[in-house]
Amino acid sequence: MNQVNIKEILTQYTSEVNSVLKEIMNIEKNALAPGLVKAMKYSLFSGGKRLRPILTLMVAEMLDGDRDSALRVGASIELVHTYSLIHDDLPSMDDDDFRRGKPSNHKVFGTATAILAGDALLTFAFNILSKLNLPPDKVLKIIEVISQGAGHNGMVGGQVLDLEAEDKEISLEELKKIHSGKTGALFKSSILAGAYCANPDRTELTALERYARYLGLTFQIVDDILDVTGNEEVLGKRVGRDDELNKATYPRLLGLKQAVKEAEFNAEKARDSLGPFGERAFLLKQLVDYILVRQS
Ligand SMILES: CC(C)=CCC/C(C)=C/COP(=O)(O)OP(=O)(O)O
Ligand SMILES: C=C(C)CCOP(=O)(O)OP(=O)(O)O
Repeated sequence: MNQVNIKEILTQYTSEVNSVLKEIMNIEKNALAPGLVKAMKYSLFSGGKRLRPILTLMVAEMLDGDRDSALRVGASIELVHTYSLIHDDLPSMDDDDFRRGKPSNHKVFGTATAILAGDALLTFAFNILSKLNLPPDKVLKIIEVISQGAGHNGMVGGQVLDLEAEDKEISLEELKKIHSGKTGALFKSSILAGAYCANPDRTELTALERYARYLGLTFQIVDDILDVTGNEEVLGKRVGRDDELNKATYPRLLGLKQAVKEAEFNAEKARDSLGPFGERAFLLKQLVDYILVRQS
């Protein structure tokens, strides 16, 4: 299968994820604050590659897990991810006016509503997870891996380090820590939560953790590179922002050429991690290549 086919497959998965998101977000009726629901839906349905839910689904499928549950778990993670984008764009954080090809949430609804829309998306994600049709021990495990990845030792912690590193010289090790936290941690949650929709054994979990570590890093290095070389219309967000904000990034620390090499190195490691799954990991391997050469 080549790159064209993986794109077709991703389109199919994206539309399945979007259907579940639509069903989950059918919450206008009896809404306490209709304006809040509007703000939540605005960012959630502004596009987005849905990579995290797709990962959840692919892992669950590979391990013969419960597909319907994986779709709901993935959708919950997309709510968490969307909250993080809304907050990331706030004036007190990266102060970005565009996201997913549209004005950022706070530009349309104001800062207070944007903060609250993010809060509500995060909270709602866990409400959806509490209603999963899986055995209670699996539901708890899924909640554990998602809350861990999203929280103080994961995405939120990484975001704090990212903000603290502005205008500073930091080492490659420190940068790796930032990227693994702010981006890698939720990738890991998506992958492990997909595994817990099945019955993974220790070897499989260890392999998937390694895959997640390297895939998350690859993704964020490519994101750093695209902020230098990417096209705003295709990306749906402004480029050159990292430089304006004096952000610690791979191209800034290593130069563009070496940053590309680092992305390739991590991508190779991600592919290697899938060894124990053999042919069954075909799509997860294709996804690595897609992320490595992505333009949006
Ligand atoms: C708790 C919060 C708010 C976490 C934010 C995590 C996040 C969106 C990282 C993206 O990094 P980025 O700023 O490099 O991405 P982009 O280029 O898309 O703005
Ligand atoms: C972690 C980062 C770099 C934020 C953007 O993530 P995506 O590139 O997955 O954003 P969407 O497709 O969901 O908009």
